[in-house]
Amino acid sequence: MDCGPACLRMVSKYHRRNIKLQTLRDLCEIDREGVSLFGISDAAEKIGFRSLGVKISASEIREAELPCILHWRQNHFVVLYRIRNKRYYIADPGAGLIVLSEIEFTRNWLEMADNDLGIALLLAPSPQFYEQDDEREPNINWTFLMRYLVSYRKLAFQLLFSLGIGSLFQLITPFLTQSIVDVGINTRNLSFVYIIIIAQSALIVGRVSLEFIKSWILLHISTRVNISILTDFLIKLMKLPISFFDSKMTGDIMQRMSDQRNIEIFLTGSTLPAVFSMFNLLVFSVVLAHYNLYIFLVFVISSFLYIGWIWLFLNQRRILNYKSFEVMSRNQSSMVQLINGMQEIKLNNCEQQKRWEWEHIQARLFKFNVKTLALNQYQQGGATLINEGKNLLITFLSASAVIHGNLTLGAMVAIQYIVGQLSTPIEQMLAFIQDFQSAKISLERLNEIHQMRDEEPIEKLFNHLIPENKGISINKLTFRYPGAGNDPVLENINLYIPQGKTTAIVGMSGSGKTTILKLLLRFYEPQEGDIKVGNQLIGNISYKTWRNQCGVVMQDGFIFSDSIEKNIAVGDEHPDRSKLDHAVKVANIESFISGLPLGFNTKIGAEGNGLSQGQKQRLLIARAVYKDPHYIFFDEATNALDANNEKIIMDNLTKFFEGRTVIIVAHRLSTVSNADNIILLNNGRISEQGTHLQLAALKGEYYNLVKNQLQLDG
Ligand SMILES: Nc1ncnc2c1ncn2[C@@H]1O[C@H](COP(=O)(O)OP(=O)(O)OP(=O)(O)O)[C@@H](O)[C@H]1O
Repeated sequence: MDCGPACLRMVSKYHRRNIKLQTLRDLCEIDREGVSLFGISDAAEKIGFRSLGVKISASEIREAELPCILHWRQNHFVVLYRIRNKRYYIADPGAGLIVLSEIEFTRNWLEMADNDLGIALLLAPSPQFYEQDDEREPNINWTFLMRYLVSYRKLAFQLLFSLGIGSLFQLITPFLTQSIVDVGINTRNLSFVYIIIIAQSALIVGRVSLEFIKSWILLHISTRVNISILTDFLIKLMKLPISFFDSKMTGDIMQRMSDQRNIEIFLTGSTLPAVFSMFNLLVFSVVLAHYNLYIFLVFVISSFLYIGWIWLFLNQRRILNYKSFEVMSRNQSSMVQLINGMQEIKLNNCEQQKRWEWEHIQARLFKFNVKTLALNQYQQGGATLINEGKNLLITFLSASAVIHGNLTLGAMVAIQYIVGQLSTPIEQMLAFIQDFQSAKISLERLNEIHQMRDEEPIEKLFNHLIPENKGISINKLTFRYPGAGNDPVLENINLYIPQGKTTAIVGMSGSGKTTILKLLLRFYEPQEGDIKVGNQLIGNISYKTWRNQCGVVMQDGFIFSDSIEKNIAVGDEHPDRSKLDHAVKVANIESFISGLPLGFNTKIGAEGNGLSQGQKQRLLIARAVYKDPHYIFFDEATNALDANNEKIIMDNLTKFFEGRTVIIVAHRLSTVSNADNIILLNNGRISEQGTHLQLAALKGEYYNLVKNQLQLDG
């Protein structure tokens, strides 16, 4: 999803400028579908590139100025940075640097292309490109992550202590073994052997107990670190603007959250044991060197070979990690969709199609698993060969040393033991390297979120008071949804919403009514024009302060899986009973609640399951009333209610609305006819405004829009 901005960042880096990924992301205007070539070209021009989007053939691309951005396999962007001897050098944001033959290159670039022409974005830096300063990424780095461990330093010390004692026990064992052979067997002293066996048994018991304690301490640390990382991630998510949730897929966010386990595994499962592996490795190596220098050398060389072998696979692992993340997040999204959309799937008889789509993703996942297994097998196979070869060589060397009288038999047994013991720390070190790599990638993914701008950044000063004059004025406002190429949804809107009055917005479906509400609720920032409360720009008021004063019922209002009381008094730790009673009375849901066996404490199913649409709407209205705000925003808040219920609620609300500034979006005449001012939106522009009587008398668009309802009303 971020491949476009990432490509632009790489091209900028090639021309020696560092621009933050987040800046480029904002400039590219990524939406739910990702980024378009038009979006990248727009962003490129804004940072000072001259850009040219072209459709060219594979032979023409050789003449182009490099690096350039290519539309890859019709669903991705990559950078082509060099062509030499018919080899094409590609920087792929998902797969790293790759070199392709001409056939592979054209197959990927021209996949499903018309007339063998591929899409490329040619970029050349203008002088303006070099005039701007570099931006540095404020990264969450390893030092930052280590702070998670620092909070548990007492437990970490206990862990280190138990690991230390464990190492000591391990260190004593070879000497005991040697003494059994050299002293016990040579002098035929069975009592001595008994004593040593008892000592060894005690050591074993000690080690097993230490393992127990170690596991418990690790569980405590890792659970807490895990919760801390996730909590910080959630805190960050909650600080992001609402518009972020428009562009990120649920699967992506969920995958990032489960992916962070890699960091926790690395911090707790790998780092501390790795410290001891190093320690064990050092101590045992010294002991080994003390027994025999040649054997020690063989051990060192083979260990380096072993580590080098594993290192060879790291890049491949990284590429697989990126690809599998993408497929896994798609898998998560598809699972969520399947479960949430089951009703529609069944009603439309498309179970098979949807299952096939899911199976297709599983097939891709399987492909990745096959690749990962193959990679592991190559890695493991080579590693075992090196390891076993080393063991055989050491056995041979020590046996011949015993034969030549340079080593006692007991020392040979001890060496075998040490070599066996040494394989554990080496494997732990390797696990450490691999875990480090996975954690680094996960950290980058977390960083992508942590680097995003907060809705309310601390460095910006916001007003925490709503002005005395609470009227809202919208001036020359033009807005289009993020996503390059999107047309404006609202154009040149000038509107005054007076304090203490009710303003209704009507218009055809898709004319931009909800968008106005969303702008007033500050889901998005307008591209042109401004919104003021009194004489203050709405953007300067703290989001929290503003939303505290807004009671909202949106079309897709959310019901939590919780009690009715908690659903009405959301965010209130100790709901006020008299306010609750008043809210349910206004929303005319009183009799429904009192008819339930548990009344206010009745639990509602997930997302309001078990409630009718009308009951859900009434619950949402009660929520807005309970909040007792100055501003009320209703978007089709009563459209699911029967006429009777609607009339009662509208009568109640009319009283509740007194003195408040109300904005209602509705189609029904009964809801809007009493408004002080009615705004008619047509295709993102205001075409008529006035009271119901004025507009009806005009016999214009408003009249046509509500004609049927007017006739019914007589
Ligand atoms: N998140 C979004 N991204 C891109 N376009 C959007 C988004 N949300 C809405 N739109 C588009 O903006 C236009 C106005 O939508 P809006 O929801 O404001 O209309 P509306 O007048 O409230 O319609 P309705 O009466 O059907 O609710 C529509 O053309 C819609 O497709």
